[in-house]
Amino acid sequence: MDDTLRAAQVLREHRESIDRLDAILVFTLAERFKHTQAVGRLKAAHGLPPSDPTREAQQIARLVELSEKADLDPEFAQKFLAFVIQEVIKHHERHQS
Ligand SMILES: C=C(O[C@@H]1C=C(C(=O)O)C=C[C@H]1O)C(=O)O
Repeated sequence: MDDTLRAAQVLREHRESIDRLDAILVFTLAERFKHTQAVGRLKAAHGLPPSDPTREAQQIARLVELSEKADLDPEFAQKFLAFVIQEVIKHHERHQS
């Protein structure tokens, strides 16, 4: 097999793995949002505020530690979590209105 054909095969294999991992991300996020929506309903029913900065600080500290172990840029992981949490808080605010 020549170099170009071999490269095309390696590229296809990487892309197949990327597609499977993207599917895992989507299903994982969907599952996470199911739980956060339930938390939002619980908070609304008990008059609790949408955001919990203490919990968020704990999650960030944990995520930085996990990212370092996983060889993932901790700054990226933090930005990603902050983006997700921002969306969750919007959902919680909707539950309260
Ligand atoms: C889900 C919660 O509500 C908010 C969203 C969080 C999250 O998405 O992880 C964490 C803390 C809260 O600001 C919670 O309080 O646990």
